[in-house]
Amino acid sequence: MAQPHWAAAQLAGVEKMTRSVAVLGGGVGGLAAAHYLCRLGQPSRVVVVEASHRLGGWVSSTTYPDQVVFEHGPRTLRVTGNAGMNTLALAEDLGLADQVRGISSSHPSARNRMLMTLMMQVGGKLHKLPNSLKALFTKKPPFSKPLVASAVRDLMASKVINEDESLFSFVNRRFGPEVAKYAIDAMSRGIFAGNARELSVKSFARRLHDVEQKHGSVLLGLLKDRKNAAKTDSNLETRELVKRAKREKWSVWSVAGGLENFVKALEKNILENNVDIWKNVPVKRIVRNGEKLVLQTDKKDLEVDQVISCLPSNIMSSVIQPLSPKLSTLLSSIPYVTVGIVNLEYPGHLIEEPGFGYLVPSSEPNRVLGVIYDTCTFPQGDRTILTVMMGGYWFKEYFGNNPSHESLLDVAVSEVQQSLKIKIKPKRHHVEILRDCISQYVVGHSEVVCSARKLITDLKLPLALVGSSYDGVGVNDVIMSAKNAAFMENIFRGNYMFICYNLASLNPDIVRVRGVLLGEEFCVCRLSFDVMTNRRIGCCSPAIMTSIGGPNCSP
Ligand SMILES: Cc1cc2nc3c(=O)[nH]c(=O)nc-3n(C[C@H](O)[C@H](O)[C@H](O)COP(=O)(O)OP(=O)(O)OC[C@H]3O[C@@H](n4cnc5c(N)ncnc54)[C@H](O)[C@@H]3O)c2cc1C
Ligand SMILES: C=Cc1c2[nH]c(c1C)Cc1[nH]c(c(CCC(=O)O)c1C)Cc1[nH]c(c(C)c1CCC(=O)O)Cc1[nH]c(c(C)c1C=C)C2
Repeated sequence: MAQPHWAAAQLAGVEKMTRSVAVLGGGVGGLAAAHYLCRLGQPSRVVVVEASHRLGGWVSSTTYPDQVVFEHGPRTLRVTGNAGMNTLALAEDLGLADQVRGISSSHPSARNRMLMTLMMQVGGKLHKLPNSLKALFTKKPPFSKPLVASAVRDLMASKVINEDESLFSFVNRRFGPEVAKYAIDAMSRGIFAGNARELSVKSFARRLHDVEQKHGSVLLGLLKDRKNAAKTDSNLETRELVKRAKREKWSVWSVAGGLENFVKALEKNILENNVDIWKNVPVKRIVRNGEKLVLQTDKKDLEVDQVISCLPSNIMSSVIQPLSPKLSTLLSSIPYVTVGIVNLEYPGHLIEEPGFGYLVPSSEPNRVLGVIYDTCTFPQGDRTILTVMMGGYWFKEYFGNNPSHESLLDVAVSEVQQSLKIKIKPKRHHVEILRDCISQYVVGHSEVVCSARKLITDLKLPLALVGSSYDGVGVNDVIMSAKNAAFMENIFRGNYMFICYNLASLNPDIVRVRGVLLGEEFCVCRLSFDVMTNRRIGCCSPAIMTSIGGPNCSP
């Protein structure tokens, strides 16, 4: 076997002492981190410290007395990829299998998702964007040519060498202005509530960026580079819920009664595992005491061996300021946007063309980012429930600093009047302003995250950065980053000698052997036994190390 690229972590004997770990923030990231800390090793003392009176962070559902559910944050989770399968496996572990509701890829809400755009300037109506091979060869508004022409353009366009660039500029160069202006612009709004002209292609679609750099063309590169695509974790593929999702061809899923039930199941699980949960306790500062960290709050201080921060980076920036002004500055450079959301309920079934909803490109004179047809995906009796999302990157420009809830409601109601021809008044509504709810992975984001983690390593801080500010804004990515951090904590507990190999110098077949860590699965990670040191050896890819801030972190 090739020589290790570097060797890290404790070579000392297995530590028997109970380590204490503080998890900052009780959003889905914090709760998942606490769950995996308990699950992956001998339990340490784990304390989750949450500022508000409730857990879940942006995962938030209201259930009315008549059992009608409004989702205020995330509502569907992706199935695909290791992160998608991992969340399904977690749902199964939490005993939620019977409550999981999958949406098959042939369902109208899967086929007609994000692909409806309201183009006032090109017809002023909803356009279903192509969702079949045949449709790719057909000219359909708002595009002036069949989309296949954009593929040809990619094959012809010359390569531009760069470290990173905006999503818009990348797609404009490779696939043409219409794909950038309509599809990518709208998708950036439907995931980041952000501006495609500022978001980073490397952070959002790293593989597309990498294959262009390597092969010159994106489509050709994807074809040639198939074997380097992320391998699915075969351990996860054996999980019952994952198998069901594959069998029934789910594209997304949720939990009966709302996604907040997922968070409630996590809370129950970690309480059963003796995790302490402190609510209504905002962490103010972190200071150092020898090798330990001390969390300072208005109520009490907490000294721990390890901190897993699942706070948004802008809040962590002020919490970490006394300990490292440099780290604080790096974290404060990650921008956030505010989204206004309005849930609307109408009697009867009012959607003529069912789908997931529609997005409005930024070229439209419209303050609305998009509208989700909630009850097309998950029906709730004889009613139509819609969620209108507005503002995002443009929130201040469109609404000022502090718009009234009534003004947001007016915008939402007139939007659905115009686009969906729903003329009646909503029977029930809910308005919320989600301040700084989505971090923006702007050009250079991956360098900022990598520098922050490198600084933590250099300063030898027992600290991990987890959550939607760093390695992906979706719930699946947040849960995966929590799992990786818990995995590292287990390693630092001294249970493993941990070696990260340089993938390039290893036979890929050896590297891709799936590892089993205390019965837990990790992609591109393996364990073996070192007869010299009588110790289990963990080995994982630089990609995992990057996401958890290992020394050879390379963005
Ligand atoms: C409108 C909207 C729609 C979305 N839709 C989807 C979707 O459909 N699918 C999907 O996968 N994802 C979606 N997301 C993204 C998803 O909601 C997030 O990725 C996820 O909820 C982030 O979880 P987190 O734990 O990282 O952070 P948060 O949810 O931000 O949790 C952080 C926690 O830290 C707490 N906290 C803050 N300050 C302190 C402090 N000083 N001390 C202690 N605690 C503190 C907060 O109260 C909060 O509970 C959506 C997000 C939004 C806003
Ligand atoms: C209009 C605003 C928004 C809508 N959803 C979000 C915003 C800001 C937030 C959001 N939506 C998704 C994610 C998770 C992404 C992930 O990595 O898993 C987040 C943070 C899911 C999502 N929504 C759309 C797409 C293409 C995706 C990702 C892939 C998937 O889940 O299949 C499209 C979309 N979002 C919104 C609408 C109205 C819409 C399309 C019609 C609302």
